Amino acid sequence: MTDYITIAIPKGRILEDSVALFGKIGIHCDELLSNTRKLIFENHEQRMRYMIVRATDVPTYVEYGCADLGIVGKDTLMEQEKDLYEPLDLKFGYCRMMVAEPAGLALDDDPSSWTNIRIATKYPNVTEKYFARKGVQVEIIKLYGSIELAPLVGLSERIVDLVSTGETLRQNGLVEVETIAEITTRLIVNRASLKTKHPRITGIIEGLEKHV
Ligand SMILES: Nc1ncnc2c1ncn2[C@@H]1O[C@H](COP(=O)(O)OP(=O)(O)OP(=O)(O)O)[C@@H](O)[C@H]1O
Ligand SMILES: O=P(O)(O)OC[C@H]1O[C@H](OP(=O)(O)OP(=O)(O)O)[C@H](O)[C@@H]1O
Repeated sequence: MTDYITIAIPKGRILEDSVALFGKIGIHCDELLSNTRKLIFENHEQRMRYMIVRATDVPTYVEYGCADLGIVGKDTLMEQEKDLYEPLDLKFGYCRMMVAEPAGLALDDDPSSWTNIRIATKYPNVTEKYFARKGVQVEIIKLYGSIELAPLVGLSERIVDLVSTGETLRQNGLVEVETIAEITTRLIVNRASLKTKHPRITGIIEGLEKHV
């Protein structure tokens, strides 16, 4: 088993694109798309294993070496700041990490005049660093989902969250006021695996590079 390559792939939004991309280099893991409760799959001929994990857990499995490779959003990497090798931008899963607030508040709000604000977010570390660099004091309220609700019920005036179509903001009367980062999906690699399984891992990286 030690010569197997294990890939941690997140369930959710970026699963289909991940499976399609690996398919292009002959790594077929379509069974991850089947509606099963199974969490680990093996392809003995190709000496590959696939683990299906939560998006936010991918860096942890790769950091500890349970997976050699992982697929994960840049947002998650920015938030967790783990010691991982990040060789490739896979370009799919595009979205933006934004500061947003109610449209009414935005009418005569000037972000450059903020000194002390309250933000609800799934990304407390990124938020903290972003506002520290700007010299703005920020009180952060950590939430796990439906972030757009926070300003509607007075939990916070503003939020930091991901935006792709903008539909969730629109339907909740919020507008984007600042962009923190452009987000895409990344390939990450365990640093020890890169050395011990170097030929196979570089083969995969070089193969994927031709298709992104
Ligand atoms: N509109 C979007 N909202 C959230 N994530 C998006 C969006 N568009 C692209 N993404 C990317 O998809 C990744 C996975 O998102 P997904 O919603 O599947 O998982 P999650 O709910 O954030 O993670 P978890 O299940 O661990 O809480 C995100 O980390 C981000 O990089
Ligand atoms: O710009 P849009 O296309 O509307 O996408 C943005 C929304 O999608 C994500 O939420 P998700 O669906 O993951 O649910 P969650 O709020 O429970 O995290 C994100 O947190 C936004 O709420």
